[in-house]
Amino acid sequence: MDLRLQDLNVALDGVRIVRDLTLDVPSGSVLGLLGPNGSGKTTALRAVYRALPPESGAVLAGGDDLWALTRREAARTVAALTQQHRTYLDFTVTEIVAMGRHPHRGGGRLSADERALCRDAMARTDVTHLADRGALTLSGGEMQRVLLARALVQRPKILVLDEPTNHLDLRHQLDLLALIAAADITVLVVLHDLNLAAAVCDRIAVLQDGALAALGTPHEVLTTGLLRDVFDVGAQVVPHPRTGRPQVLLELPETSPTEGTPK
Ligand SMILES: Nc1ncnc2c1ncn2[C@@H]1O[C@H](COP(=O)(O)OP(=O)(O)OP(=O)(O)O)[C@@H](O)[C@H]1O
Repeated sequence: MDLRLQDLNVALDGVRIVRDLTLDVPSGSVLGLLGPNGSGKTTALRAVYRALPPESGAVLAGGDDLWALTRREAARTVAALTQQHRTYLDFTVTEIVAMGRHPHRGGGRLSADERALCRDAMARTDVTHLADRGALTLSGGEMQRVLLARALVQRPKILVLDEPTNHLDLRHQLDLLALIAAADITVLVVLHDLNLAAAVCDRIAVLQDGALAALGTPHEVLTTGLLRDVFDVGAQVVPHPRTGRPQVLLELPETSPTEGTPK
């Protein structure tokens, strides 16, 4: 299902944070949302997963206004993996993952198919061994993977992820990105790691001060000029020797000989 952000404006306490943002995410593709701290990435995402209503404009899922759907319809359409983890108290991992089925059920016990779906999602996110552990005993990265499993069993048409690789070690970062790239799902993902974004995203959008600064393929967007102008960093961009995707080689800011010397 395709996702469209159309002339989206989002405000916080009367301050417009996201400005006139139009983005198309074709069905089954991965769009990466990048930008410096405070550029409005999380705020834009919150309008997509219905945590923050737009001031104006629309979020369209398969052409339907997401904000006009019932809560249950919306939860069957969009799942989110966010930075604000609700407190899961001492639910077990198995129970948290099963919560992903709530939008599809009237209540009662999970069916055999749903239990198999949960087991599969837990295997794919490498949390099977944590099944009986309480949420409060998990590390940040383990919790992140549990919440991804929960989002997967929700079987959404659209998956929205806010810095999903936070807390994850390298192996699990790559596993997570491979998983979302392979899933037959429309993905909008906020990432800070430019090289991971280049590796996994079909297209990249860059926000600056709440507005769209660039949009295109990783090749089109990740240029030395954009990294200088938007991110204020010096960098070389080279093709990955195997995939040809752009890789960003950052340059440390130059310091004078005395700067940076411990006193
Ligand atoms: N209640 C508020 N009133 C005014 N401005 C706010 C409010 N809450 C947040 N902001 C500001 O909105 C801007 C956008 O925040 P947002 O979290 O969307 O940025 P972000 O691009 O996700 O940043 P980061 O990369 O740091 O996660 C920030 O400058 C933030 O300080």
